[in-house]
Amino acid sequence: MTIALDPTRDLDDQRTISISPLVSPDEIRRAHAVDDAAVATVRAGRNATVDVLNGDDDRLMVIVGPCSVHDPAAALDYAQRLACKAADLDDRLHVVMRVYFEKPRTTLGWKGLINDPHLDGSFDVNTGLGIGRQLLVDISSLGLPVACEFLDPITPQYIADLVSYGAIGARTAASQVHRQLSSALSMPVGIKNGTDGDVQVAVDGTRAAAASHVFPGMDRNGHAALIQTTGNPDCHVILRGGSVGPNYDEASVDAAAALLAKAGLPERIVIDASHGNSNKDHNKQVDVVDDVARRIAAGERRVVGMMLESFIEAGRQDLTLGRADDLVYGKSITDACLDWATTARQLDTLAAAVTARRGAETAR
Ligand SMILES: O=C[C@H](O)[C@H](O)COP(=O)(O)O
Ligand SMILES: C=C(OP(=O)(O)O)C(=O)O
Repeated sequence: MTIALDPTRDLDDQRTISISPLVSPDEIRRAHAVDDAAVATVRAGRNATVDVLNGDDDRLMVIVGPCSVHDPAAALDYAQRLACKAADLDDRLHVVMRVYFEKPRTTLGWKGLINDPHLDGSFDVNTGLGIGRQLLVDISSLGLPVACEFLDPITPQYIADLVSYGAIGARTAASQVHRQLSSALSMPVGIKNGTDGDVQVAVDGTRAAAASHVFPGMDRNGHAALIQTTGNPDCHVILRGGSVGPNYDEASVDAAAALLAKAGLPERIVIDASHGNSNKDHNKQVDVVDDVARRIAAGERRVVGMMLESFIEAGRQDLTLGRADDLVYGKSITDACLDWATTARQLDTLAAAVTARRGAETAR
């Protein structure tokens, strides 16, 4: 008998070490099912986000939480504090917690809880997907809506039903794959300006994601599939500063609003107080919040939301792979964060700005 040899065997998989089974979205969804409280939170969280974006709700949206989740227990501890504060300020702020599992790295580094949940380079993605989903169920069950950055185009099938706000990061704003993905997502999506400060790329992304697309993806059973989308009308720009400097000031908002108007898009903008707007110095986020709050109090309506990087402890720490036990509890292992006490004060500042704006509008 002649054995047919694969004629391309020396042309394929030359740099692949292994290909192993990935758990299906349905298996993960069944193992970490939503409860009624979580469903109600996501529904209300998405509706409120859309209303704030469209100006039908005059509250300010605040997307606040750790740069990345590395310790689900600490993230839940933070969520419990934030849920209480959010309830107190609910008449003026629509608070959504950053629960970010996927980190886009400038070069190399730990890529987040889904990619490496044991923080040791073992890349147990099948476990990471379950841990991530369960945390989203637990936080949503507290009544706190969550925000995630979507980086890998397959990941949303495992978690997107629990997400009230999606983000596309500065490093992927120009990516067609991420624009197609955004066109499919069931929640509003913020698209960041580029790391070089280019805002046009986010405006282009917002337009592209609003359109219908057809692209390869994965269905709930984990099978390769062709996906056709309606387009997402709730995408918008996030100003995060860049290598040329910050862009949270009034002139930068004017410039971004002009680009949106030229593209025929609504002038609605979220300002990220961290990243290029704080030069990654967490203390500077306070200055950004104070400045934007002052403008909101004076009547600014184009800025519909703020993003803050915040955790229990201030600053950041380095992770040594395999040494997670050495980490300080509640402190970021990616970008530096505000501590909880400062965060609570900044939320009060933003709420007071909304009160002042309402007062000024009533007086007019
Ligand atoms: O928000 C997180 C980081 O800014 C982003 O993932 C890039 O991080 P890095 O420059 O440390 O790789
Ligand atoms: C990675 C992030 O931000 P950016 O894409 O703006 O760097 C983030 O918000 O976690």
